[in-house]
Amino acid sequence: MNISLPDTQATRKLGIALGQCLDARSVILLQGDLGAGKTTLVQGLGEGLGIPVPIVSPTFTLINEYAEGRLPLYHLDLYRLEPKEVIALNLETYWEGIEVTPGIVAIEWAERLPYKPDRYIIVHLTYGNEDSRQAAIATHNCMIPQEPLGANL
Ligand SMILES: Nc1ncnc2c1ncn2[C@@H]1O[C@H](COP(=O)(O)OP(=O)(O)OP(=O)(O)O)[C@@H](O)[C@H]1O
Repeated sequence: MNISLPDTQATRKLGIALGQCLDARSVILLQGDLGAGKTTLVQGLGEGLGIPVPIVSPTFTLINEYAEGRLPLYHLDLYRLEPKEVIALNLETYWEGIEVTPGIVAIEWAERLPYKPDRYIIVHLTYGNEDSRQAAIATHNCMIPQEPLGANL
C-alpha cells in the first residue's frame, strides 16, 4: 500500500490512524533517510494511542517507554547501534511481551535490525517534492485493520 503524505500533518495522521487501530504486540519497522518523517509518524502513533506526553526521539536513550495510553508504546531508534548492541537489547522482550506489558513496538532505522520479528508492519518513508513524503506500507504475518486507517487519512 502506498500513501502520499503531502505535509508533516499527513504523516502524523497516518501515525494517529495506526495508533487507534493496532493491537498489542504489533511491531512497526520504520525505514527511511534522515528527516524522512519516522519520528513524526511515531509522534502521531502516540497521539492515536492517547499518550498525553510528547513523544521524543530515543536517539540517546535507545528505548523510550510510554505507559499512559490505550496500550504501552515502546519506541526505539537503532541509528547509533552496532548489530551486536541491537542483539543485546533483547527486542523480543518487547514484541513478545515478556516481562513487559504487551504493547506497540515502533523501531526507527529498522534497516539495522540483524533479524526481524515473526510478524511486523514495515513503513518505508521516502522523499517527494518539497514537504511531501511517500509511505510504502507492507505487512508480514499480520494485518492492519483497514477501516480506521482509511477513515483518518
Ligand atoms: N510530509 C512530511 N512528513 C514528515 N515530516 C515532514 C514532512 N514534510 C516536512 N517534514 C519535516 O521533516 C522533518 C522530519 O523529521 P523527523 O524527525 O520526523 O524525521 P526522521 O525520519 O525521524 O529523522 P531522523 O532519522 O533524523 O531521526 C520534520 O521537521 C518535519 O516537520
